Amino acid sequence: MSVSIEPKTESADRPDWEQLPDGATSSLQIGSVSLDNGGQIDNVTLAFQRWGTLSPTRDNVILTLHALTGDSHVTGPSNAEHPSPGWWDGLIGPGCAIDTDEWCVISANVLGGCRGSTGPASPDPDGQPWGSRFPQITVLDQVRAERLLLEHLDIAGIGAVIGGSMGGARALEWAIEYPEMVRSALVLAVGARATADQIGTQTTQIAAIKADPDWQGGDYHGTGRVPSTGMGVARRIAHLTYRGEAELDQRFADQPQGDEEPLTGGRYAVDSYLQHQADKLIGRFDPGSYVVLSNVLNHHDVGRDRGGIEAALSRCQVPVIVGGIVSDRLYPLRLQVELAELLGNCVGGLQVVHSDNGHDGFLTEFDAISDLLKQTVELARS
Ligand SMILES: CC(=O)SCCNC(=O)CCNC(=O)[C@H](O)C(C)(C)COP(=O)(O)OP(=O)(O)OC[C@H]1O[C@@H](n2cnc3c(N)ncnc32)[C@H](O)[C@@H]1OP(=O)(O)O
Ligand SMILES: N[C@@H](CCO)C(=O)O
Repeated sequence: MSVSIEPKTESADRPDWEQLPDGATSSLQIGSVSLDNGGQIDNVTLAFQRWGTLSPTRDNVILTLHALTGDSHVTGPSNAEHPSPGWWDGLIGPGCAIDTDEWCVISANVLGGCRGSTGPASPDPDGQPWGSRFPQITVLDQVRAERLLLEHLDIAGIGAVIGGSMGGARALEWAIEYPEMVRSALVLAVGARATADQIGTQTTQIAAIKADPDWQGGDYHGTGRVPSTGMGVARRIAHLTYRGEAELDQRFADQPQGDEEPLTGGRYAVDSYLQHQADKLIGRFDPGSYVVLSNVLNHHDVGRDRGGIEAALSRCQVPVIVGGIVSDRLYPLRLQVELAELLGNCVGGLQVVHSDNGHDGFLTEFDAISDLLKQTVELARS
């Protein structure tokens, strides 16, 4: 079910997102979002989902923040609108780690995304696809949009902001920029700023997309040609950074795919695996969004305009749970060690998730993530 909600008015017949069934998708126009680059985007829409009931004081909200290619569907089975189950399915719901009998969970598709929120594939205020004219945004710009969404939903207080990877970057920016609204945060598998290694691999992924002749300078929407081949190459590079090196070798080693023979043109099993991951992304994601959001990650730096990372983190007094994955080669543990040491109120020190799955451990390690979520909502109660 998808319901379009107009900006908040006094009209009695305004559709009421609070009354929709759990997990129904809504979309809301939140107005203009100011950007770090000095510009602004007008007529911004964010798509979002809600589970659970708002308390009378409207402050039992848990804001879940998805990663690079995720969307608002954080929990629940696949359905017509969401071809995959939620990315933290089973962790959020009645009786779950985040118990929706107690908490009201809100999850929005990010600014710059392609799953219902304003991004390069959506129409600009004149009705033409944004394409190459979509401005470069930052993590903080995305958080500004999320804050506007909550303002339009009449929510002044948040129990917890939670997320991993790009979602973790937004949880961190939320805690630093809007501490008066946030009672706790879970910051997972991220750092205080992008590293040279991350910028290096992500700009290479962007170069692969832009090298595809179907990219057409970024203005391919509506032409019938989509730079899917380039995005597939980008995803193959990205997926390698998301998994553990030892894990991949244990799973695939130098084995051929099935009865194919690599010496005579056949594929290796790991090649086939990466092609599968690329094909899945091609089926569900817009290359323009992939470029914009990859650059969002490149520009991540909580020290920007705040006197540096140390000053920004130490000023933050929101209770924060910091988690990292031992085999994460994209956001290695040293980045979360830094967060845990510098944040003004990191609770319990760095929590290490033991997993062979690399960065994707924040999606695959159900029990460990469940434990971190429970700790975070406990902080939200106090
Ligand atoms: C928070 C968010 O942002 S959500 C976005 C998360 N989703 C994604 O990023 C989609 C990309 N996928 C992933 O990142 C991971 O698959 C995860 C994290 C979702 C799941 O991880 P795992 O359960 O460990 O999956 P794994 O890496 O083993 O991949 C399994 C897939 O590879 C396929 N596969 C395995 N070996 C091969 C092979 N040799 N050849 C082809 N395909 C293969 C499996 O059939 C399976 O396919 P399916 O997902 O279509 O069912
Ligand atoms: N699998 C995740 C990894 C990035 O954190 C995604 O695609 O969003």
